[in-house]
Amino acid sequence: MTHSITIRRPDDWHLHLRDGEMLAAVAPHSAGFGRAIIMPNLVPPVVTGAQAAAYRERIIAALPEGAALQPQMTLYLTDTTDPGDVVAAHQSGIIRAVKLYPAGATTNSASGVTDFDRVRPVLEAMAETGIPLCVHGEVTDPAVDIFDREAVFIDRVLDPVRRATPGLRVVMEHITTADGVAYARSGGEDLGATITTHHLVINRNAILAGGIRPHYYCLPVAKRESHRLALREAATSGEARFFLGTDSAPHPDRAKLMPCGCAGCFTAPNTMSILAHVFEEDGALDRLEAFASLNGAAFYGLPPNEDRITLTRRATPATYPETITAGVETVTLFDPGYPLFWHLEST
Ligand SMILES: NC(=O)N[C@@H](CC(=O)O)C(=O)O
Ligand SMILES: [Zn+2]
Ligand SMILES: [Zn+2]
Repeated sequence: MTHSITIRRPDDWHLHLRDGEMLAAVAPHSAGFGRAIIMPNLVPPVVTGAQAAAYRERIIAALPEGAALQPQMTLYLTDTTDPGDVVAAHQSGIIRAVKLYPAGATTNSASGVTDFDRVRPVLEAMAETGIPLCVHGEVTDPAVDIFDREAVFIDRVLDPVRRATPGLRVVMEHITTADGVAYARSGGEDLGATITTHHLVINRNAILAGGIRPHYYCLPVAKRESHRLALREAATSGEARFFLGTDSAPHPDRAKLMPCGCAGCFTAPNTMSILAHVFEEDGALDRLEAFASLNGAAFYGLPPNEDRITLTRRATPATYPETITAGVETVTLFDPGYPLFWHLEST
């Protein structure tokens, strides 16, 4: 049976577009989103307003004519970030948010924060001026099991930082646990959480059972099934604090398929088809718009997009390429493991 839904144009509140040939290859796949928060973990990272403005220009140059996407830039918080620079970049409209990576937590996070006391003045300035802090919430303590790093981060870092900085607006990025869902629910309007497409689909078995599958390896790593179900419940609840951040994170296959492969799933091309599948499965198609198009904008104090997209469920699956090319590299798309009958109509 053919069945269609029309929703406001979605936004992606957590996106990696990279740079150079990779940017050119992947940017068109996010062009149909309205706004996207662009992650600053380039090499070297985007740490100044001038770098963010220049990166924004490179992104716009990589987008096709007529693309809907309006890149929302972020600065990468380091131990030496100057509060004045952050506030100035925000007031001049160059940046939308600041990104916190604990040093060493994930891909290209070596320049991240090593000592939370050092960034206290920046966080205080952000609380005063209402600049959101986007947080990669995992501890890096090697003594903590990788599957516990998000829950431990909430107790050891996130909750103390939020208590010490009243008014700081925080987005818990790419939550992967029931603990993350519960903590997000414990906050007020100053606390939001993004959920990725892939964490709604896979649990840790996808990575490890029956052979190791590097294309399902991302950070935070997918957890056990009970956590995936908690994420599904949160995303499909319609609650304002939960919104889409795909964390589409392309890497060359060469860099993923090696003894020490890197973390990240590339979901930009098929995200909306997958989300429609997921929300339909959970009887929540009527809440897809809240998750993908309304809640994030409201958190960031922006109006929802005025235009709309249509997804149609057809008898034959939508076809997506297995890989795309970026210069001489290939990048493999995230495979949900089932056919996708929801087609995103071209607009
Ligand atoms: N999610 C990932 O597994 N990787 C991201 C970094 C990040 O968002 O942590 C990347 O930049 O590749
Ligand atoms: Zn991250
Ligand atoms: Zn990310």
